[in-house]
Amino acid sequence: MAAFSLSSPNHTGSSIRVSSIFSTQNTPTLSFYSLSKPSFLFPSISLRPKIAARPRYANVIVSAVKKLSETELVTVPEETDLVSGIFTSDSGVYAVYDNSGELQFVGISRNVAASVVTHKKSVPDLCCSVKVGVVDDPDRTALTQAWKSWVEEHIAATGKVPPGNESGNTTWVKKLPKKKSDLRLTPGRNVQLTVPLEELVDRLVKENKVVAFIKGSRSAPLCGFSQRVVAILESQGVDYESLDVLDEEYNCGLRETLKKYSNWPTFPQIFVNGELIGGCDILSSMYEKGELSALFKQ
Ligand SMILES: N[C@@H](CCC(=O)N[C@@H](CS)C(=O)NCC(=O)O)C(=O)O
Ligand code: FES
Repeated sequence: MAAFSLSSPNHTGSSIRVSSIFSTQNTPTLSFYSLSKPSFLFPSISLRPKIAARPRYANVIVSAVKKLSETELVTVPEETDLVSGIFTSDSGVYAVYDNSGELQFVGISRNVAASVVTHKKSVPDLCCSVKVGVVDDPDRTALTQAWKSWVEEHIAATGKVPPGNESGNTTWVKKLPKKKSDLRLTPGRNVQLTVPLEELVDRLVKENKVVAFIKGSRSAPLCGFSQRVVAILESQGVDYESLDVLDEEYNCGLRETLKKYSNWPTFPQIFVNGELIGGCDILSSMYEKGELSALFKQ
C-alpha cells in the first residue's frame, strides 16, 4: 500500500487539501479531501454579473472536462500578454506541463488565463504548455471533482503525484499578499472640508498612477462590474488605489462629484496617470487584447 499526501491550492489561495491517498495494487485513490479558505479570484459566484460582459471562451479552449489524457495540450506563449487571447478566462481545472512534457501541477481557478499568466511569470520553464477543462456551473464541488479526477488519472497512469501538488510544495501556490486597503477621500462626513471634493478627486487621480473607483471594497466588491475590474487589476499585479463610491461615511458625495469630474455616468471608473481610461467594458476589452501591461508601464 502506498500513501501520498498532497495539496492543490490554486495560486489565488483557494486550497484543496487531500490528506491521504491510499493505494492497493498501485492504483491510488483519494480517500479524503476537504476545502479550506475558499478565496477565489472572483470572491463570490453570486456577485458575478448575470450577463457576462466578456466572451465565454477565448480562441482555443472550448472543452468540457474530458479525461486529462484526452484533453488538448496547448502551448503557453512566452509573451504573457497573449495568454488571455488563447486561454479561457472562465473557471476550470488546468494541468501545467514543463518543457519536456512532464506534468508539473494540476490546479483549479476562477480565471484560468489569469492563473496561467501567474504561473508563466513565476515559473516560466515549468509552465510551457497547459491543458484546460472548463467547468460549467463551477461551484466548489464541481471544481474539486474535476481536479480530483485529473489528479487521480495522472496517479493511476504514472504512480506519481504531480510534483507541484505534493504536500508542502510552494512553487505553484503562493500565499496571497494581504490586500491593500481602500482609500478614503475624507476623514468622515461630519468633518468640514476646506477644499472642494472635486479638487480632492483631482489630486487623488494625479498623485496615484492607477486609481479605481468601484462599488464596494476591493476585497468585497458589491457589483459584478466592479468585481470584474478588481479581478483584472489583481491579475495584472498592478499596484492600484481603490475607493468605494458607495461609502457615504468617508466618501460622501463622491459618487455624484466623480460623474461630473470625469463626465462618465457609471462605475467602475479607472484612471491611469490622471486620465480616465473607462469602465468595466473598456478595461475588459483591453485585458482581452493584451493591452494592459503597456498601459500600466506608461
Ligand atoms: N458598461 C458599464 C457598466 C457599468 C454600469 O452600468 N454601472 C452602473 C451600475 S453599477 C452605474 O454605475 N450606474 C450609475 C450609478 O450607480 O450611480 C462599464 O463598462 O463600466
Ligand atoms: S449593476 Fe447593480 S450595482 Fe452594479
